[in-house]
Amino acid sequence: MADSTETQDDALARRGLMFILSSPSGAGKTTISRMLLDADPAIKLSVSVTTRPPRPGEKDGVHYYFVDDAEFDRMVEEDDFYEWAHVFGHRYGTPKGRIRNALKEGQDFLFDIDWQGTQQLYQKDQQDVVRVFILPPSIAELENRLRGRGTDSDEVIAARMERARSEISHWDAYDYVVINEDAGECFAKVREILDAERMKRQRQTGLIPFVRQLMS
Ligand SMILES: Nc1ncnc2c1ncn2[C@@H]1O[C@H](COP(=O)(O)OP(=O)(O)OP(=O)(O)O)[C@@H](O)[C@H]1O
Ligand SMILES: Nc1nc2c(ncn2[C@@H]2O[C@H](COP(=O)(O)O)[C@@H](O)[C@H]2O)c(=O)[nH]1
Repeated sequence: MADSTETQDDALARRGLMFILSSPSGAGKTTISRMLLDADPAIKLSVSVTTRPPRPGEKDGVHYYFVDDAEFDRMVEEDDFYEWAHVFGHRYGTPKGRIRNALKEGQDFLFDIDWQGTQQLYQKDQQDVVRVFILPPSIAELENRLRGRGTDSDEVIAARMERARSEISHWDAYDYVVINEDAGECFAKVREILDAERMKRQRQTGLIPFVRQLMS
């Protein structure tokens, strides 16, 4: 530490990150998100709002805020969303909540959103956004995972498989791409990306006075 006026805590102060995980449905981004949230209490999930009905086991306010069309319309009219999009016949959106202020205070957020939402967030806030795309090891394995999850009808699975290739075509709009063959390995890579992004010099604004003191 340089001296007592600039503490190490001050030096480590930085803006929060908007850490986005996207993938075709079934590739495993929710699985990886949960591993990350369990392992790293410093990052919080941005809980989306959706008009999709809950799957078995999904809890309102934890996995999503489940709302009807009228409530979603009201939120759009009142400009309550950072971004929103139509996905698989339903609407999904990121509520503004207290994200903007929390980012200023250094809180990191994890977003499990699609490429449309990613584009919108990136246009609004390039400096804080980190975009990670997760690929399945193969199309056959993607279908196995959707079936194995046991949460969707054959019709829903068919619709998601039909969209998979067009979702994958957006991979080049991401900063990082990770193949999720083994979930533990994929998680480890995603965690390395998060750790490295946190240390980027441009984000570590708290370091400026600290380094000045070291050099004085
Ligand atoms: N590396 C892996 N190997 C085998 N199965 C996996 C792996 N990763 C995830 N799965 C399983 O695949 C299924 C789909 O994973 P998950 O729900 O995380 O996908 P998703 O990308 O979030 O899908 P959606 O966009 O539909 O929410 C789950 O049953 C999950 O347990
Ligand atoms: N643009 C947004 N996309 C979102 C949001 N929340 C979730 N999603 C994406 O929707 C699909 C389907 O999700 P599922 O839970 O029904 O399987 C998936 O790609 C999610 O990433 C959001 O707020 N905005």
